[in-house]
Amino acid sequence: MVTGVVSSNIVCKEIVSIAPGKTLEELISAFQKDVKIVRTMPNTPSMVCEGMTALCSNEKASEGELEFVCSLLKSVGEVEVVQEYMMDAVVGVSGSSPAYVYMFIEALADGAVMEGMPREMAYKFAAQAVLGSAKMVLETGMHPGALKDMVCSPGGTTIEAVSILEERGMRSSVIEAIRGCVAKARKM
Ligand SMILES: NC(=O)C1=CN([C@@H]2O[C@H](COP(=O)(O)OP(=O)(O)OC[C@H]3O[C@@H](n4cnc5c(N)ncnc54)[C@H](OP(=O)(O)O)[C@@H]3O)[C@@H](O)[C@H]2O)C=CC1
Ligand SMILES: O=C(O)[C@@H]1CCC=N1
Repeated sequence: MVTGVVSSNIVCKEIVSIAPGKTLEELISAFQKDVKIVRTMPNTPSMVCEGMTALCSNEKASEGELEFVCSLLKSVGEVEVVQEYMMDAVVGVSGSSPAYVYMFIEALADGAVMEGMPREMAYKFAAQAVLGSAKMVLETGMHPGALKDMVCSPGGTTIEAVSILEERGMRSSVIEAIRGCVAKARKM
C-alpha cells in the first residue's frame, strides 16, 4: 500500500526498505521503476547505538552506494551485509528478538521480586546480567555452551536452574518461536 503511494511520487535514487519478508524482487516490482533498493532489517536497540542490522541490495545499487547506507547504519550499531536468503532468519534472530529478550529480563526480575527484591533493582540486576553475558559471547568468542558450563559449579545452584529450564523446554520454545517468526515474515 505504502509503496503504491511512494512510487508515484518518487524522485530519489535509492530506496532503503525495513519491511520484513519483502524481497528485493517484490520491492522492485512494487515501485515499478528502475530503482536501486537496499533491503535491511534493523532492530530497536539502534535507539541506544547497539543495533544489529543486516542488509542486501539489488545489482543496480553500486558498491559505493551500499557502503554509504552501511555507514549510515553503522552510526547506530553493528551492520552485516548478507545474502538475501538469510534476511528472514535475521528477522527471527535480531529484528524481533529484542522482544523475547525483554520477556526474559521481565521474567528474571519477576523471579527476584518473588524472592523479595524491589522491582526496579530487579530490572537492573537482570538487564546487567543479560548485557554482560552478551558481551562475554562477543568479546571472548567462546561457545555459549562453554560459557554456560563456566557458571555451573558441580552440585551448585546454577545447574539446578539449568535443569529446570531444560525440563520446561526453554531452548526448544525459543527455536519454535523463531521458526514461527520467520514463517510469518515469509508470508508478509
Ligand atoms: N519495530 C521494530 O523493531 C522493527 C520494525 N520494522 C518494520 O518497520 C515498519 C514499522 O514498524 P513500527 O515502527 O514498529 O510500526 P508502527 O505501527 O509503530 O509505525 C508505523 C508507522 O507507519 C505509518 N503508516 C502506516 N500506514 C501508512 C500509510 N499508508 N501511509 C503513510 N504512513 C503510514 C503509521 O502512521 P500512523 O501512526 O499515523 O498510523 C506509523 O507512524 C514495519 O514494517 C516493521 O515490520 C523493522 C525492523 C524492526
Ligand atoms: O514485528 C515486526 O513486524 C517487526 C519486524 C522486526 C521487528 N518488528
